[in-house]
Amino acid sequence: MSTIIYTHTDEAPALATQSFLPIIRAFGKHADVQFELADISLAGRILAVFPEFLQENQRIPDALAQLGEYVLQPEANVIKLPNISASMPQLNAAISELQSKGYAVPNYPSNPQTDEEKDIQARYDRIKGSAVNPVLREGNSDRRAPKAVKNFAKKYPHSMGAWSADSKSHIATMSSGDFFHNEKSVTVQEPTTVKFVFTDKSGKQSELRKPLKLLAGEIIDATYMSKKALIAFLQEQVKDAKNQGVLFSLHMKATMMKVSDPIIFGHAVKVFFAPVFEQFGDKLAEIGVNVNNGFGNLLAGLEKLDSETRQAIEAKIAEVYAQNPDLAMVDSDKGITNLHVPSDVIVDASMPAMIRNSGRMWDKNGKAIDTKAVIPDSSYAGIYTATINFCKENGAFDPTTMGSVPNVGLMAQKAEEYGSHDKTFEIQTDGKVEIVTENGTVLTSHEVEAGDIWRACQTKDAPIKDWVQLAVNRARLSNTPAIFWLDENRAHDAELIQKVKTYLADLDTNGLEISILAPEQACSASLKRMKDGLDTISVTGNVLRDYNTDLFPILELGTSAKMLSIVPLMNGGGMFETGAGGSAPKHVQQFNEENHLRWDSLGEFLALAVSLEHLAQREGNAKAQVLADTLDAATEQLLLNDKSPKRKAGELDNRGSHFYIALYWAQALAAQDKDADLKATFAPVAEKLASQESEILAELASGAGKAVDLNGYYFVDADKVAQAMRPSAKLNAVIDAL
Ligand SMILES: NC(=O)C1=CN([C@@H]2O[C@H](COP(=O)(O)OP(=O)(O)OC[C@H]3O[C@@H](n4cnc5c(N)ncnc54)[C@H](OP(=O)(O)O)[C@@H]3O)[C@@H](O)[C@H]2O)C=CC1
Ligand SMILES: O=C(O)CCC(=O)C(=O)O
Ligand SMILES: [Mg+2]
Repeated sequence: MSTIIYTHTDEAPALATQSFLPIIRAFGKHADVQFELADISLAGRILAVFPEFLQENQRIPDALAQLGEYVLQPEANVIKLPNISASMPQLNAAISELQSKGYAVPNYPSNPQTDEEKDIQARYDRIKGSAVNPVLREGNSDRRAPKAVKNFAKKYPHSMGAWSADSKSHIATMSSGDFFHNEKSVTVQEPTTVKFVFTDKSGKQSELRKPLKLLAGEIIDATYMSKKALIAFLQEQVKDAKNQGVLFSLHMKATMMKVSDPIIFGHAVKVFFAPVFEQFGDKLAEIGVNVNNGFGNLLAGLEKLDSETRQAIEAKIAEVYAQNPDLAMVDSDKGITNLHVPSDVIVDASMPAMIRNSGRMWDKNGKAIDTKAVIPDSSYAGIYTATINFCKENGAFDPTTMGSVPNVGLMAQKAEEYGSHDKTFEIQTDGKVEIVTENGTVLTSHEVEAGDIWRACQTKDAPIKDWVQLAVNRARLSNTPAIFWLDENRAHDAELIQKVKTYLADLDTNGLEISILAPEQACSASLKRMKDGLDTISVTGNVLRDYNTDLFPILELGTSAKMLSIVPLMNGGGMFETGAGGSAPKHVQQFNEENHLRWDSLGEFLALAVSLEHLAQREGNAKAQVLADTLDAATEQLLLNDKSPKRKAGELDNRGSHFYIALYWAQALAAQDKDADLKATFAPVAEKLASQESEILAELASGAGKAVDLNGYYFVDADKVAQAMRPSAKLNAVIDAL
């Protein structure tokens, strides 16, 4: 038996897994392939790291730690579904839910005093935010829309909001004092250990963290966001949004940049609601309000106050709402704004959604309105400026004719900013931060002020070399021009460009079109080609990997869930991510309310096929190759027949699409002649599924429209989910008999 690890995650993908996994286990068995489930859900990760708080029978192994080791092995083969990268409000909600179910995990200590509390906080901080992907991503990223998917989008285009030249929507970003403008970068030639030294105004020195080992050839950067510059910028933007009559909308990545971005988010809340904090700041501090966790944290805190104070604060909030520009809303029916919870509006998915919607976000009445999208740091904001300007000039893109922008992204070994939260600090007093080698050489030095956010960021040499190779391979295999999105005027990129040039010179690039352009220019060039129906590979660092693999797929395909997302692991294994998006909380809400799961598992189908193919090639398993090929054929069939989930209850949903993939897969296995055993096994399966199609669909849809109780959100009742996700006795009978 060969093994593929399938991940149990959260929210919509975790629900889908309960329907899909039994099917793939039944099919895989006949090619000697088994699927092992690894629990990396938020709740599972909490339980795994607090065994001493739990009863014996409640303890579970630390699957994430095990997978972190496993991905370094050449035999690794992992199918990774999206998981929750928890903001503080989500982490607290998951903790309460576990406690309410008799799991005595500790509370999150927001102000730890004892060593024990500090240890608990440190353990939770390792669970918080984007804590799974960086551990597993021991390779760079190859994300693209497979041909069948692209063809489907051309044939059945998704809706695209129109754009006009007089749209007032725009991006607001800083022109000085931010991470981009303050960056310094050095490549170390020899291995060294560096210290992070802070010197205050009296000359007293301390270290911001424990020393860090750097390898030969590693790039280390340092930069900071000036608090004063940030606040001045935010104040200006609030005023300007009001003057222009557009919505104020903040777009951050507080989940992945889990130290810097919640602080920036907090400043935005404090600036927007400044009169509230001026008058009641002390009272709010007394009750422990921390708006780095969003304005929702303040609202929840009000309950702790006497009714008179509470009413006074509420009146002040109402005044602010009346005076300020309107805020973009996450849920206008429930009054939830963009500033409520830092994980509700995540820049990678939210910006392209806004661009698809004619550059508009929703106001408090649920009306789509032109918007000021505030992205404080200017390192990457330019790509959205370029896209919005392009749409203003050229109108919306046309999915039936537009080309594609696949991505090759540098991300292995926590490359670039997405590995920097353990090196990010909110500075306590005015002074100087220096990165100093063991021989006393000062690599970078920054004068900082209290409240500034200073961060360092590492990028190792081996992943860079691997990334350049991957880019050349993809350019060659797909015969497509590739652009490295790097800015020679940015300190970090200038170091990276030198390496890219060196490694490109070592490779055969004969006949390939490879260029290097700053992100904004690279984006404009790619958009122009895309409009003309041409493809261009974007070769980017980690952050633009994240942004581009939502931006282009959402414009091209309507969602990034339909992407092939491969991580060729540097030690020879393979990780296959399912799509390029997240865990779709809105889909769970709909499922709970009306038993309809609109989650599209196309990403899972695509990932499974490449995972089986990888296994077939590594282990010489010819049957697995047949499974892979027939699954691809089935997926194409599914697209051609438009059997993907629809949006409304009563229509085909996730479970129905799983029925069709099983049917088409069995039919393709029955039709092939490479493997007689598989043909013989699956021919009757195909027949049984086809002959019972209407009864199975009726059973699957029998609960549509009614609420479903899964007894929880983060830690649902496994039996209830299994029942809800496998409601067709007829389908189950065929699958379970395999
Ligand atoms: N790889 C990973 O592990 C990732 C995890 N995340 C995490 O996911 C959570 C949600 O993130 P968010 O930014 O809201 O982005 P999501 O990608 O989860 O959702 C945005 C929207 O995209 C659409 N969508 C996404 N996936 C699918 C799918 N499979 N089928 C159909 N539609 C889909 C849905 O649109 P509609 O509602 O219109 O149907 C959805 O509401 C967060 O906790 C985040 O940290 C985010 C990105 C990657
Ligand atoms: O890890 C995360 O929080 C999100 C990952 C993500 O958005 C991506 O890889 O595209
Ligand atoms: Mg992303």
